[in-house]
Amino acid sequence: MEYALKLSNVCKEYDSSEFALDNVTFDLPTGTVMGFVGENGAGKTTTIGCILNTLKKDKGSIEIFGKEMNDNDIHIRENIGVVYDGDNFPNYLSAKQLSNIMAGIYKQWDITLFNKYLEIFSLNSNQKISKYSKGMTMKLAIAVALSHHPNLLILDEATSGLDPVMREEILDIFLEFVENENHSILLSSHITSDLERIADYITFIHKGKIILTETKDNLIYNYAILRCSDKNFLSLDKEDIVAYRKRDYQIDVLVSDIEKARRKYPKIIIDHTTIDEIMLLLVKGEN
Ligand SMILES: Nc1ncnc2c1ncn2[C@@H]1O[C@H](COP(=O)(O)OP(=O)(O)OP(=O)(O)O)[C@@H](O)[C@H]1O
Repeated sequence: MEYALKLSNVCKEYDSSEFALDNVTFDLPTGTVMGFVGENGAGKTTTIGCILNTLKKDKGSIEIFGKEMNDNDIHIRENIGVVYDGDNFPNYLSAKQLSNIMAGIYKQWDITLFNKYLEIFSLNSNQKISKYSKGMTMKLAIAVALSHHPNLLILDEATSGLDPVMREEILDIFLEFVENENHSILLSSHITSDLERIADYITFIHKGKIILTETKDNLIYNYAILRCSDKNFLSLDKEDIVAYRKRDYQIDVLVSDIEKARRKYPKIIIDHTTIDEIMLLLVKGEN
């Protein structure tokens, strides 16, 4: 299997905070979409900074398209489209001026494609970015990221601030992008319904550590929650428990094989689960 991204034991500490990335390891197979989820401050943006080399990692290796990127690897950089949650461009520019700048930066800058996205996104090319709404600036950033024909998109909260109609349109554009088998996406998001729609893999990060990386289908179809009484809970095999969380009147137990759990524990209520619920159990529960 080929990988667009391969992170092995990436560590990063900040001088001015207690936070650290702790041996972050995950792979993004080429041609797939990975959702990157975690609570606020879990380390998603820090990880993305290390991948893009805008932050210097302390340890570990990061391969992009099978190669470690260094500061002057222009070819790899041109091949990555990036969208940050926040200011992506100087806001005194208009989209048209931005396009002229991008044409000087990216060899493969495609002005026709960029103008097509401006039209799809209803963005006025002569208006200053400072006059755009948050949603409009996100759309502009997505248009720029797609218009230099990258093979990898790295999107940090790229759909936040967009209304559901526009989110759906943009998710369709992302899905169209990965129809090309050489294209891949790493998408960090708190909007897990978006990830349920487009991700092939989900990686969970918590306090700087990767706590689970799985195919989305496995999470949705095979992971499940047992709603246990204290007595039920004590009867479980420990090896079946991925994580558990005590609630007022029950203990929710996350398991990774619903069919096995149904066979082994026929008297316990078992529910299918969601990415949100899995994250709550992994983050707030015990294991
Ligand atoms: N430049 C910095 N110096 C010191 N600490 C930092 C710096 N940047 C981030 N941090 C800390 O690192 C931790 C992880 O931040 P990061 O932005 O990577 O999290 P995140 O998962 O992207 O969060 P969110 O979902 O809120 O965007 C936080 O505790 C943050 O305060």
